Amino acid sequence: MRILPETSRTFGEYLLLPNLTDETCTPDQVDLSAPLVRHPVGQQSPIRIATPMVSAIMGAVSSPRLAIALAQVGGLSFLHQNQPIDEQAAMVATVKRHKAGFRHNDVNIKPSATLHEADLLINESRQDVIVVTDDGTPSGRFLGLITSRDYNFHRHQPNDSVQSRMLPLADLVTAPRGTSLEQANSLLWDSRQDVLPVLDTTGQLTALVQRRDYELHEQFRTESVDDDKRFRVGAGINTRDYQDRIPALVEAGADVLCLDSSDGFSVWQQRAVTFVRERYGDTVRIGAGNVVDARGFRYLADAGADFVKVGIGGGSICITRDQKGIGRGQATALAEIVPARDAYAEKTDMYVPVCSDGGIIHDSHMAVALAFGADFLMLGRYFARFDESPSPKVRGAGGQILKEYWGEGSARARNAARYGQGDMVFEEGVDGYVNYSGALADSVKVTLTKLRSTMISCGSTSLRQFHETAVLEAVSQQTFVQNSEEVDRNDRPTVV
Ligand SMILES: NC(=O)C1=CN([C@@H]2O[C@H](COP(=O)(O)OP(=O)(O)OC[C@H]3O[C@@H](n4cnc5c(N)ncnc54)[C@H](O)[C@@H]3O)[C@@H](O)[C@H]2O)C=CC1
Ligand SMILES: O=c1[nH]c(=O)c2[nH+]cn([C@@H]3O[C@H](COP(=O)(O)O)[C@@H](O)[C@H]3O)c2[nH]1
Ligand SMILES: [K+]
Repeated sequence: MRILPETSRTFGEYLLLPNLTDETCTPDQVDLSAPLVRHPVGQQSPIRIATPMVSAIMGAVSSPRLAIALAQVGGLSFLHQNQPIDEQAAMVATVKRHKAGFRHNDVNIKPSATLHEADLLINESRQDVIVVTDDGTPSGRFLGLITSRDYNFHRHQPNDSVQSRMLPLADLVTAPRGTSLEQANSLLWDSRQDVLPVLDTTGQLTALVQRRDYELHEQFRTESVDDDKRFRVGAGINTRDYQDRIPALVEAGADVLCLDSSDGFSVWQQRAVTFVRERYGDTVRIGAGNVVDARGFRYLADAGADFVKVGIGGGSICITRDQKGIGRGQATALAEIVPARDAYAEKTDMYVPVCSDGGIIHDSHMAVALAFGADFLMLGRYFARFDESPSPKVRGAGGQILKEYWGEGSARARNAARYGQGDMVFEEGVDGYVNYSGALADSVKVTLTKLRSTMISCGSTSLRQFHETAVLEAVSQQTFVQNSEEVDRNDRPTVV
């Protein structure tokens, strides 16, 4: 037995001190891009992300819809692996069908269908627009578009046909295949359409360009895309069925894999990484984890992991610390692992990025985690709150809108087999709610603006510089109490 001398600490116990801000240090100069996978020191990582945020490998968080929304703003999703292999592979394939700015058409209806059926389909698929084809399949002849703005059940009968309200092809401005995103945007403005169909020479629909997608492209200009401009997407795997799951995910086009476990310091993970290296060399990328100390980091880096994920028990839905007595304050875990990463790079000439997973409660904690040296962050609660996450939106007792959010170790996730428990004997996660927060892109924009402001105060225009120069200090609990002690918050004013 060994007792470590220090108390482990979490993000909320630290604040940053400013460094000198000079005239070159302005928000437009801040580069938040991060390496996703291992690379020789001094070279670029073969996969970089412009926004150092990835979504958690969780059923309540990562879906194709969220993956596209997150890739659009420069991050990356990891689709969850607590589902049959073919279903997860189909999710990966769904994301890979979409090119940045050019949506693949995957929701179709026949012209003879009713408006009621169209309405159900629009709500169910959560799409703004659905495509009318002669036989109602994606390969059918393209006839027109229908959106929720084309009908209103006060004016139109639910039994009226789609044909009676659709925008027919003859009235639509279309673009030929090969049209650039800039050209497509001009056509959208000239035609005053919200959606531009892109057709091949035979009149077959190949893609849709939506006004909102172009606006996001203009705002962020940093989509996570592969060489074919398809959105990048990651996929979780486990240490049991990886020999079957990995080939299916690779075949479906996954850009990067990640072992999903509360405890990565195991021979099971070493074997899974070795399987990838032996079968695919460096053409398939795989992260491993989670670990909380330098021993765990080195073990996985030596095994060949492409990045190492850090964090046990710090997640918002985590009860692993209560249930198993295992975990570590996330700040302390990073404070030990980041120097181990840098020493590993020095010794082996190979930089293995570190992902900080879980425990981000406020946006300021992202700045603290990155200041501690994390290359990028994995977030569950943060993304679960958005429109694009797969979980249901519900109304709370006080009337507020909530989204359901549950841990992968909760009974709801039905992960029992992986615990070797047969019927689940104990739970390791919470099944709860988070506040609904609208569209992902809107919140990410605010978060990134805050992050840039922090970095400017700390005199940094890149994450690498931030890692090297940030000055952190542990603060007393009183420091945070001080801010709120004497003034009553005016959060919910009541008119009297
Ligand atoms: N980051 C965190 O603090 C936590 C995360 N979670 C999440 O819950 C889910 C379940 O995580 P875990 O319980 O760690 O699942 P896991 O499947 O990685 O591990 C469960 C148990 O199975 C054993 N095991 C794994 N592969 C094996 C193999 N091939 N043969 C024999 N035994 C094997 C492990 O040693 C462990 O005892 C994951 O999604 C994880 O991310 C759960 C708790 C805490
Ligand atoms: O103790 C746990 N029980 C669970 O059921 C569970 N599910 C997920 N996770 C981990 O929490 C991370 C997300 O954390 P946040 O919501 O704080 O971003 C995730 O990325 C995981 O590392 C769990 N931890
Ligand atoms: K272990």
